[in-house]
Amino acid sequence: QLVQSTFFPPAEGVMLPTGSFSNRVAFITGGGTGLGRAMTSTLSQLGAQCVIASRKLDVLQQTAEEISSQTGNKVHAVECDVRDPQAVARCVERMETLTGLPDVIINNAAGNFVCPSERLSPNAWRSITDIVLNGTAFVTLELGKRLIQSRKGASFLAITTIYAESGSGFVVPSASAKAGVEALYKSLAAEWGRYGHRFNIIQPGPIRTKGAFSRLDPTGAFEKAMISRIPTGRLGKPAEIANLAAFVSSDYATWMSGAVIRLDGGEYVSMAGEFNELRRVTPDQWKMMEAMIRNTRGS
Ligand SMILES: CCCCCCCCCCC/C=C\C=C\C(=O)SCCNC(=O)CCNC(=O)[C@H](O)C(C)(C)COP(=O)(O)OP(=O)(O)OC[C@H]1O[C@@H](n2cnc3c(N)ncnc32)[C@H](O)[C@@H]1OP(=O)(O)O
Ligand SMILES: NC(=O)C1=CN([C@@H]2O[C@H](COP(=O)(O)OP(=O)(O)OC[C@H]3O[C@@H](n4cnc5c(N)ncnc54)[C@H](OP(=O)(O)O)[C@@H]3O)[C@@H](O)[C@H]2O)C=CC1
Repeated sequence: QLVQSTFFPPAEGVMLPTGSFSNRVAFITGGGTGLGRAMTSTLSQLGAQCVIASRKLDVLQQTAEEISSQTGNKVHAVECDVRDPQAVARCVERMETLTGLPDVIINNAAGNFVCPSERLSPNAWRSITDIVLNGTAFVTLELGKRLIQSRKGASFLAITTIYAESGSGFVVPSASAKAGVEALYKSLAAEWGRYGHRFNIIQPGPIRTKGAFSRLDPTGAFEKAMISRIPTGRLGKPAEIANLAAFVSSDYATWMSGAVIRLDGGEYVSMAGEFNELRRVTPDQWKMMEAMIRNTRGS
């Protein structure tokens, strides 16, 4: 952490009023771990009945039990590989039986690893883009069609990343797929408002989770450099994403659709600004530089 992080302590308590999601059903892909688990916990604390889905049923079941025992609200675990449209259809059928169709859908499941692009096999490319882009599309289309048929409105949220906008070397399948997810959600925000559906996107900056850090910085060698470029001087916390996701998915945000919200401690703009490296210039160096600039005559 950098010194300035003391100005920006994370508030990790649940932000919305108790009961904000009473009588609501939330479906969260990848809800067993990391940010998905944090979002599930927050929505459950706010009264939602949650359904979490991913490949590892044992992980989901453990998370579901831990969260429901803390909140008193049911969390259902449903096995689903989002790459398989038939598995997605079965998962949604199971959810309809358990809870009915959801009011809140969070497409959070993802796969990623750092790799020079020249080392990627076709299957490596397929593996990431299938989880991130096709998985999000299969879940969104399956639920969207059923919600439209039932004339039920819903809030859809996708978790992308700050480099969905800029692109990034070494995570090219993820960058490409996340950019596709953003295009999908912005497009559907325009098309499906008429059915009562909202579509929004959260782009998190770096937040320590085992899933992300073990695949993106396996040796831990890059963490210090990463924190040094974040103006607020620290990593994000899962609860900060969870509070934002709860707000975006809540009745306090019914006028929000097609929004792309970056929550990254300022990392994106810090990396983008051409002159931001001038942060390193000391006051004495500025005196000298200013004098040189002022003494310049003509062009
Ligand atoms: C300046 C540097 C700063 C560093 C900062 C670090 C911290 C940064 C934080 C910011 C993060 C920003 C964005 C994060 C986005 C995320 O999405 S994080 C979430 C990550 N979570 C996961 O990935 C969880 C799920 N992942 C998985 O299950 C697996 O990792 C996988 C591979 C995605 C899928 O598993 P599976 O289906 O079992 O696939 P496999 O059969 O194992 O593999 C499929 C093909 O892919 C090839 N492969 C696998 N791993 C690698 C690798 N490391 N390098 C190259 N290729 C790989 C594998 O060989 C298969 O291909 P072939 O059949 O051709 O061999
Ligand atoms: N942590 C960070 O710094 C950042 C994270 N993000 C995004 O946040 C989200 C959560 O990531 P994070 O919590 O860090 O990482 P995790 O690895 O903990 O979360 C990924 C989840 O996706 C699930 N998943 C993976 N493949 C599939 C599949 N084929 N079908 C269904 N579920 C699948 C995993 O469960 P299982 O293995 O059981 O299938 C896991 O629960 C992702 O969208 C990620 O891109 C974005 C920017 C920064």
